[in-house]
Amino acid sequence: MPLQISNYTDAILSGISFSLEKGKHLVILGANGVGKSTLAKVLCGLIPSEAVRVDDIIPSKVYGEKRAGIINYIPPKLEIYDSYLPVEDFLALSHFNRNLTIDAVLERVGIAHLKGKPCRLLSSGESQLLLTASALLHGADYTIFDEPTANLDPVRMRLLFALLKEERTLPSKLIITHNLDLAYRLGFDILYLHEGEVAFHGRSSEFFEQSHLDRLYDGAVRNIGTHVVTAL
Ligand SMILES: Nc1ncnc2c1ncn2[C@@H]1O[C@H](COP(=O)(O)OP(=O)(O)OP(=O)(O)O)[C@@H](O)[C@H]1O
Repeated sequence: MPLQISNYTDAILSGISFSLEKGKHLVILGANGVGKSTLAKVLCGLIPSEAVRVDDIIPSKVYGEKRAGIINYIPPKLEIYDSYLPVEDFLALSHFNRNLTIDAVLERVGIAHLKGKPCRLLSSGESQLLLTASALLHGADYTIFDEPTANLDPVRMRLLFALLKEERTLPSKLIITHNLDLAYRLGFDILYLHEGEVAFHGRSSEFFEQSHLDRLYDGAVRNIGTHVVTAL
């Protein structure tokens, strides 16, 4: 059951069309303010649109567990109605995948020691790991991670990379990021937005060719073989 968006246009995005088969992953790239988060919200139904379908279902028109199983958006920052909620109670709200336990997932993302702590006391990096834990417990067919590594130290960044790279972590992952090395090392297909349109959708190896990077990033990005780095 593919995720499809057909000719979607609003004030920011223009004529967006692409599809993603279940089991495939995608990295979404593009400059600040180009519309990546807006696209994510359209795909998951937070901005309702009939241009989006998963199979024949329009995500914004289904509710409850049915919707939870289809698509999940993980925002860059933790925003909850009751910030006094302890970590484990917050995670219980998104515990749809009964094959996993909250304890196992907390262990996996390296925050088992935070289990009883109120969410409001978490640091920005800890909050981000908590959101990742919630994505695993949720276990939707399609999970959109919006800047999942923005606040992480190098050790946690590597942990999250391994988790995102692991094919079986979640059926399909869509990852919005400005970290081009993360995008390169993941090796997933790339969707690149420019001026609200899909300017590239294809293989990672093609996207990260130096001549292509030079055209997109004005010499600011170097492919050094094993990694992609910013030339400061
Ligand atoms: N609620 C809103 N009301 C008005 N404008 C908005 C709203 N949300 C986003 N925008 C504008 O829409 C454009 C796209 O924003 P969006 O957050 O989708 O970009 P982005 O590609 O995710 O950016 P970044 O990489 O900086 O996070 C921006 O110009 C932003 O200012």
